Amino acid sequence: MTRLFNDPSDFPEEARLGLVAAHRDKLMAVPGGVVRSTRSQPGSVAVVVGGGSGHYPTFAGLVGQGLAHGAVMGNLFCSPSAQQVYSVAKAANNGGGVLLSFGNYAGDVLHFGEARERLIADGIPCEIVLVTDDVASAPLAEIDKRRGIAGDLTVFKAAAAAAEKGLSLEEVVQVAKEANRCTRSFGVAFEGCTLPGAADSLFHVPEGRMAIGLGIHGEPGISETDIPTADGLAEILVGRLLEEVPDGIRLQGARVAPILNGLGTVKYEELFVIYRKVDELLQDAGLIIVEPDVGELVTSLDMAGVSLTLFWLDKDMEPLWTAAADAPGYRKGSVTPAQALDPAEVEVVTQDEIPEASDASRKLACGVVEALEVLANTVNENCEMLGQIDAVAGDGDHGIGMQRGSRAALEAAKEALNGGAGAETVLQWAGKRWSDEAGGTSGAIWRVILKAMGESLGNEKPLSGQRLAAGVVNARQQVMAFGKAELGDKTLVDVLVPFADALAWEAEQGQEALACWESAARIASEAAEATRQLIPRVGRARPLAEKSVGTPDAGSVSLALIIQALIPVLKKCQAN
Ligand SMILES: Nc1ncnc2c1ncn2[C@@H]1O[C@H](COP(=O)(O)OP(=O)(O)O)[C@@H](O)[C@H]1O
Ligand SMILES: O=C(COP(=O)(O)O)[C@@H](O)CO
Repeated sequence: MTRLFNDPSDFPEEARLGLVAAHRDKLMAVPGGVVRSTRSQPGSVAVVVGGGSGHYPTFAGLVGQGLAHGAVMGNLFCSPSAQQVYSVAKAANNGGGVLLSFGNYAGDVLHFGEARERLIADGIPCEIVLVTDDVASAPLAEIDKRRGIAGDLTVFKAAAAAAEKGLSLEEVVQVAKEANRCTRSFGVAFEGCTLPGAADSLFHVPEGRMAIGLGIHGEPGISETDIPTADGLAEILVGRLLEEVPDGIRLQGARVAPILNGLGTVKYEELFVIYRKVDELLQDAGLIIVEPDVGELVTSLDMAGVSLTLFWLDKDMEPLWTAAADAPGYRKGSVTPAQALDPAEVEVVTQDEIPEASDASRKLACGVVEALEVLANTVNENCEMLGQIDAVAGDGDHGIGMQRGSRAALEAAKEALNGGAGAETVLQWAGKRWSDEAGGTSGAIWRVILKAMGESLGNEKPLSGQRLAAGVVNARQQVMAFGKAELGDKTLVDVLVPFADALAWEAEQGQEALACWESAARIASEAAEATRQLIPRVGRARPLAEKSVGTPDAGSVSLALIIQALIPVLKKCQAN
């Protein structure tokens, strides 16, 4: 149970500020996360890591000399936004390019990917290396689909040590990829974690049982067994990881760094009891153990669980693993203290200006704000139900994420409207703020939807059925190009495509905006219902595909509800 908080929605931000207050010699708060408060070598590569909050010391506790230069901090268990990534990367940049590294979750991939494009457009070389160490999240043949768990540490550590040595961005990327290739993890849990203010855990494991191979956000495990003894658990963990030794490694005499990680409420003494046996088993297998770590390195709030990571070392990788580091949540050897950085030297990203708009578009912008208000209310009313649907095979945060995002979007839209913005700008601001505040896959996708709608409505023209349909068609194209999901993958694309087609067809028949929308909305609701039978092929639900059959896709349901709820707003716009 997470017991101590103020307003639960302020929890991640207050934790970030407290962390910085406790470690001012190492960390500085910047919009979107933290960066080192010490000077780095000019011209060196900046290693920027990140993801959802709730995993301390990953990610922000791994910022410091010999480790990351910056960490982007999303909401609890939710990817940060592209804007946050961009902001932290700009602040962390030392002039040698930026490596973005994170744990291969759908929202992270979208947001970090978009930020990379923005950094490159600004002339900052930027590359991405995903961490994919969790052997339970996909078979070896689909290694690229695996998620990142405690292996984050080995990849970040190796990349950062390489950057510290002055290697080029290309070389640091090679090191990070090789570290990821040589890192494998496997985890178990005895009980789920509780988000601050939530009445219950994200998931439960039956008394006396242990879930095997589950994720670090409450994603259900792949199997269950009775809780073994500590030695029995060591055998399970070591046994699974020795089944999958990376190519090119001969067990006898191989060098390996084990990390026995506590996920939140397993005591250090329990970890040491397990580690005693892990150490024995690895030595029995002929391995040479190099600087092991036992402790909490990637947690999941108060989840009761343990994971074992093996980082297979060669002569090039070992010095990167053993190199000194000094971060709030990880220390090794002794670093030469670096000079403190003057906050004035750190680049801070500022807000956009509002472009000119016609009177007609400003009037339409009022309608857009009303629509966003209805959208936010609809999400609010259905928040719990959306969370329950998402919890069947995902992480249960779809309702909360949509709620946070749609509220923030409404605030931004009002600000833009008060500043004299037209429909396009209002939608653009709303989408950006949605993504910034909510992060997650849905945050990234809804930013694209609102931006695309805005592009078609523009800042000059009044509403028409054709422009509205063009906006939805544009949204469909951009969402598919951005998220790469196809029809049938069990995402909101399964609603957006038939809805856009129906709307475009109605508009071609010369129908008014409202009539078009009303009949296309029925098709959207049917399409959302039809996702029940689909097997997810992308996103958080993918590793648990079978569990998802029979339950509709959360993002499709929320989209269809929103489409329905907007009918009265269009009625009003048309009457005016
Ligand atoms: N590649 C994608 N393209 C479009 N929509 C997607 C994609 N991946 C997932 N989604 C949608 O996002 C929804 C989940 O959003 P969210 O709860 O924010 O996810 P997460 O917590 O995994 O980041 C899914 O139900 C699905 O409709
Ligand atoms: O949970 C994370 C992000 O999840 P998304 O599904 O991408 O929102 C990850 O950053 C680790 O917390």
